[in-house]
Amino acid sequence: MERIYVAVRARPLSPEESKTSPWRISGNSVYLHNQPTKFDFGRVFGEDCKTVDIFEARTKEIVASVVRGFNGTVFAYGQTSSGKTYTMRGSVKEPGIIPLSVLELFCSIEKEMDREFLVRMSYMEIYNEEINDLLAPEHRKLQIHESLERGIYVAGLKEEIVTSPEQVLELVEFAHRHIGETNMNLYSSRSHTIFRMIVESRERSEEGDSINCFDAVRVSTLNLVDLAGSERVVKTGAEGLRLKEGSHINKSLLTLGTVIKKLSDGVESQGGHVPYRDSKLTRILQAALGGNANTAIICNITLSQIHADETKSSLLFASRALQVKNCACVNEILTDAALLKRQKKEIEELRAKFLSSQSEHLEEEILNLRNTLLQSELEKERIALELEEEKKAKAHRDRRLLEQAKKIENLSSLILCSERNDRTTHSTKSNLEADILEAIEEEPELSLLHPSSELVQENEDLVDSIPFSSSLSEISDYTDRMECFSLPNAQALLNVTSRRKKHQNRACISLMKFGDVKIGELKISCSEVQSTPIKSYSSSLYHLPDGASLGHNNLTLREPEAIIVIKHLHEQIKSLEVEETSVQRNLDNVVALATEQNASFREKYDEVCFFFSHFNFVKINTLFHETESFLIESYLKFSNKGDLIKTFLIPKSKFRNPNQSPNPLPFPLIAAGPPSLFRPFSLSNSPLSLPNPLSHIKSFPLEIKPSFLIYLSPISKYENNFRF
Ligand SMILES: Nc1ncnc2c1ncn2[C@@H]1O[C@H](COP(=O)(O)OP(=O)(O)OP(=O)(O)O)[C@@H](O)[C@H]1O
Repeated sequence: MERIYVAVRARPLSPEESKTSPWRISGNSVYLHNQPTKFDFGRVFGEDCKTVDIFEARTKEIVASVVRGFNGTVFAYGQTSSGKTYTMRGSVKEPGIIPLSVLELFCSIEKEMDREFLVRMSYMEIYNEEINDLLAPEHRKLQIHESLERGIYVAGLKEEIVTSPEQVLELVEFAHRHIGETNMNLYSSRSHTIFRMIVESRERSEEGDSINCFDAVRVSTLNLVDLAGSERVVKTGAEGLRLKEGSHINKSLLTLGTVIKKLSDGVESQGGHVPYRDSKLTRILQAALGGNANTAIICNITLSQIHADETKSSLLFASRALQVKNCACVNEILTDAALLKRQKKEIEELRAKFLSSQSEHLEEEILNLRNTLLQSELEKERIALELEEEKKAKAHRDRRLLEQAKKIENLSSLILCSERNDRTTHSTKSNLEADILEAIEEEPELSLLHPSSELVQENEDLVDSIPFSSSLSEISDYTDRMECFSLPNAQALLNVTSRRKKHQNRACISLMKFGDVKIGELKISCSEVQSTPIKSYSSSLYHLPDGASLGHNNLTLREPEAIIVIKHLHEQIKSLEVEETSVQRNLDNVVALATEQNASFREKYDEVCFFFSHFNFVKINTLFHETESFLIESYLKFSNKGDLIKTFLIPKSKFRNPNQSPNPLPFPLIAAGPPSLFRPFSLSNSPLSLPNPLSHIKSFPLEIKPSFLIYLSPISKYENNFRF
């Protein structure tokens, strides 16, 4: 929105008029010298100003905008004889706004190299509220029409195509408006004239390339309006025809004043009625006054004393016009083809924009990916460093594990031998239990030790103390501890096992010795009794067996009594010999049973060897933890596929806890535990040359991810050392 530009031009006064003029001009203000009221405008041009200055101030710019497609209107307003016609048409000496604008228009067109123009002109007058064509005098009483395409237009008005300023000015020169002589002006304008330049333009196309050019045509109009001056009958002395002309002039100017007042009060913007149709002048200038146009009003005034009231009235009108705002825009007419091309161009522009924004998005994505890559590389480096440290730590552990692996070999055989002894002992218990217990009672130090339970208890306590979801460092720490505690000290176990064997042997030997000694003692007693003369004796001495009392040399027995004693002793000897035979038989049975069990175990062992020499990665199904046996699923050795090969059950009694020591399984145990705590007991650089099972856990398919792993050594390497 832009305000209407209003400039004031004061006509030169005669010396007499100047003396009595009550008006003063100061800057851009006009005021009566004895009144405080001031009229301020965009520009106030004094008596000495040139029309070209007024043109330069604003009109020139309006003309240039017309060439660019905006509507423009400049009109001169003022009382009769104030210099309106002089300003608009000029004189021989001083060109007016019309010739200056025409020259400027063609000059501007010449500068627009990329557009081609078609300029037409029309010239009309509104005389007594009738529109006459000044270029075609026969065209009279033309009607005003309005259409969507053309807006408000005068039907039948001749539009002359013009190609040069001279052509235009010549046409203007020969156009004859209504003028008449009044008391105030020898050549008083009796009509409002509207000089119109219609400028059409479109983009200039390359020769023979009409497809690329737009069919959009800009059509703009420059209206240069020379209004008839308001007049007072008393001053003009008009009568008859002049009076009628004056009446129409005043009426149309009054409507113009009303329209300007309403527009300045904002009536139109509030949806109120603006009486454009009340006069042909306002109707034709409707777009210029309150619509799509850059508008300038040159208010011509006379500063003489006798026209002070009219001047005041003109200044009031000009002040109101200052408040009016217009909104000028480019007027473009689009054909269907032009519309299509315009839309195509818009689509192409949007597509280009979209692609550009997309490429920006892609660039952003690439940047993000690069950042991610950088981060992962940094992470990789960090992990590599950690891995290096881990390798060092592992090497350290390997050394320790190597030592312990050797201990395991010894322990495995020792423990298994120990178990066999246990079985043998338990099997013969039915027969020997009483004697052994008796021997133990006599020799408390013979009580059997249970190294496995001692060691198991120690390790169970440690395993239970490990949190399931531990950090790597914690796990490592625990693992170190496990390594320290899970494997029994070989020497200690050896001592324990040896002590156990020793005690068991001692128990058997003691038992045997006990029987032999007893028989021997009885035989000695018997021979002593036979060789001792029969003496008197106390009956209490016959209470046998009591070897201690039999050894008294001072005892004397009578013959019959001695015979009885000897008999009794013989019976005892016989009974002991029978008992000895029975013990020997039982021992033989036990040995036979052990041999049989050994053979059975050997069979199982061979079966296990078969699987575990090929498939040594197994999974223990947790579902069976609560049952009597573990379900062990064996998978192809270190296969990425992890194909299930065979499942078999191991009694729980055989496998209470894989971390326990001694190994409860009938095959060497290398590693065991839940995946999070899975630690190999033997590593790749050990003499066993086993790959590190940890590296294969990740490659285990998810669906068979083991909840508990045990890792068994290839049996063949242990076969020679493995004994039941
Ligand atoms: N700035 C000026 N310099 C010299 N002469 C001027 C100037 N303005 C007006 N005149 C002279 O004053 C007289 C009246 O001017 P003009 O005809 O332009 O008035 P007008 O406002 O058009 O009157 P009307 O409304 O009656 O047509 C003319 O003789 C004109 O030459």
